Amino acid sequence: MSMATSTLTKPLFSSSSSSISKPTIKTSLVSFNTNPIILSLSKKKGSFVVNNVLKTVNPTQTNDVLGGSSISKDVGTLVSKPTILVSEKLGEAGLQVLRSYGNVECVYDLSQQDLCTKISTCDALIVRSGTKVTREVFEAGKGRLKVVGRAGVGIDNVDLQAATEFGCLVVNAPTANTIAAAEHGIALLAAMARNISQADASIKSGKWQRSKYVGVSMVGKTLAVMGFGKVGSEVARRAKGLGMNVIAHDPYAAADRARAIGVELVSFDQAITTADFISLHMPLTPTTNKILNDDTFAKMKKGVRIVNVARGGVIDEDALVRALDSGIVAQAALDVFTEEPPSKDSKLVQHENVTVTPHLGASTKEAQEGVAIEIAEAVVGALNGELSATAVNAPMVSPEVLSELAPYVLLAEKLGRLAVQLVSGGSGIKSVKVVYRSARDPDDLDTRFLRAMITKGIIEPISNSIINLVNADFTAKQKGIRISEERVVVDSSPEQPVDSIQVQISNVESKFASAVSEGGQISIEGKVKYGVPHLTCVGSFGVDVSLEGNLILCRQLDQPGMIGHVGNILGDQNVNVSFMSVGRTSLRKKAIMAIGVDEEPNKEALDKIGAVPAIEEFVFLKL
Ligand SMILES: NC(=O)c1ccc[n+]([C@@H]2O[C@H](COP(=O)([O-])OP(=O)(O)OC[C@H]3O[C@@H](n4cnc5c(N)ncnc54)[C@H](O)[C@@H]3O)[C@@H](O)[C@H]2O)c1
Ligand SMILES: O=C(O)[C@H](O)COP(=O)(O)O
Repeated sequence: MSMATSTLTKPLFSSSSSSISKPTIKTSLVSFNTNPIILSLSKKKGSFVVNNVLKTVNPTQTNDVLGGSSISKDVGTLVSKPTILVSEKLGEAGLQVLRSYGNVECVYDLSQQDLCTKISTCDALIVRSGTKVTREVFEAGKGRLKVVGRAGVGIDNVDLQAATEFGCLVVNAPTANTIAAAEHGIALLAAMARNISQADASIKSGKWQRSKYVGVSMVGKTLAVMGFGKVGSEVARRAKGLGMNVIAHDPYAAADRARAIGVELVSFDQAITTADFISLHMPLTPTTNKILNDDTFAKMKKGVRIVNVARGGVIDEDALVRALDSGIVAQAALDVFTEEPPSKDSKLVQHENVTVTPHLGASTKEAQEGVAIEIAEAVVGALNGELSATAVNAPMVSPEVLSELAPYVLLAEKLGRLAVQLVSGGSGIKSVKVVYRSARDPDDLDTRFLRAMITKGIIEPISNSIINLVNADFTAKQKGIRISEERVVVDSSPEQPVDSIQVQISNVESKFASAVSEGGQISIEGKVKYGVPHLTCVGSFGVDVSLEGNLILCRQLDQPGMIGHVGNILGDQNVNVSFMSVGRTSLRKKAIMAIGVDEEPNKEALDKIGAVPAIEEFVFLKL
């Protein structure tokens, strides 16, 4: 054989196409997770858009991914629409978006057991704060439930860990109710300071108690905003307009953002000890759970007034009752409770110095329409396999980045899939290293998506796990596979996000010894050429073969006639060769022949290849 490390530009044998590396853009994507769907895609303004749902696919034939991978075989029947369960009242505009895409079932007030039963037939679930999406719900939805949409901000009613373990994306609608919640906070602040609800109840009961309901002024008082995020900063802005002196505590907020609206960021203790009013705006997390308790109430100014439109759980409610009774806290205005609805005889709710509303912070017509549209679009996008800008348990990748990375995503998955097939007994893999060569600054290259796809390629052939961007890292960790990454800056075109991707697997035996590099690891490398993924290196051998269909790798003595010999064996079995490349160490010594084949050769053909005297080892790999 006398070919150098080169790629033949024409198929050698019975290939049907004449050109090998076509500069094509994939026009079909498969939605992520189970029950895959072929989607027709086109490129608009640099990002992929979904034109149409084409058909269902046998799951074994798909390269499913949260956000993009390709499939080209035609199979199946027309897809049935996804089923979306809406378990709490949602704005009509959002329902319309959902109905134009799937079957929408609005079923409210489900018991936990009924929710578990119902969820097994649903692809998506949309909730507000009243539905507990527990581990049991994810277990019951396993295999079908792909996305949970929280029509609002707080996701403390969703078991995120379970969602991630089951590969279910959680998205929320973080912006549309901010103003409504801030306005409600200010409304409660003013209502509390002027005893509006108590005075209202009094006059309706036939009394006229003007001296009993003398209030306190807000102007010139110090308001401590606890949690300077979206709602907190809007409350602060409005309180400044009321002439209040506003301070804020938020360990993660930027001081200059606070300063820009005339707010000083202070420590937790400084906030609670100096405030006349305290307004809570942090999420409920293990750290903020009962953050106001007996100890912290004891540090507050006597007569402090507290507003909570965040989450009931951030206050120890029994401690608040004690603080109200002792007079440390003069008044409280609460929209949220540890248990919703609170019990009828709750001492807190019944306390004469407490003003309450039934979790109405987000309940304006405007906010509910906005939230409904925001969540409906996020859920439809996620069902389409797009990456969501409001993903809570997955990396957010913008459509522009996704579009640019699309061919590399495919390359990454195929390299993972190839690498694992080169390991004898693939389940013993413990350590995988990925090397990205790129001309880009490392900060300008987001590799999370590529890493997830390599993980998918490695894990799916050796387990029954279904991997997507949500659960890739979790599943790898659970299986004891450590995936490390290295970036190498190379002198190539920064137009391309990645020049090459190399996957190395250490401390394993290979069923194809030539795939083991000098460093002792299985090593394969690939590039994207004209939009098509190519294998460019196996062990220490350079090759160049398009990663489509299946692949045969042979190591042989470099001598004339080998291509024809193997080609004839495959041709006799009607196996179409799509691509071929030979790499060698030096003339007439060892060479590797990489042969792309459209069909899977039968055992007879593979036995015949193995029997060719000059062939020292070979392996058939499914892409
Ligand atoms: N009552 C309602 O109907 C209603 C409506 C909207 C939002 N909310 C709730 O309001 C809260 C805030 O919502 P958002 O949209 O402003 O969220 P956000 O994420 O924009 O802001 C939350 C802020 O809290 C800060 N934070 C986190 N831990 C903290 C801690 N230990 N101490 C102080 N600050 C901390 C974060 O850094 C962040 O800046 C959430 O709990 C949300 O669920 C309630
Ligand atoms: O976190 C939120 O967005 C609010 O608490 C609103 O909750 P709701 O959707 O149940 O009104």
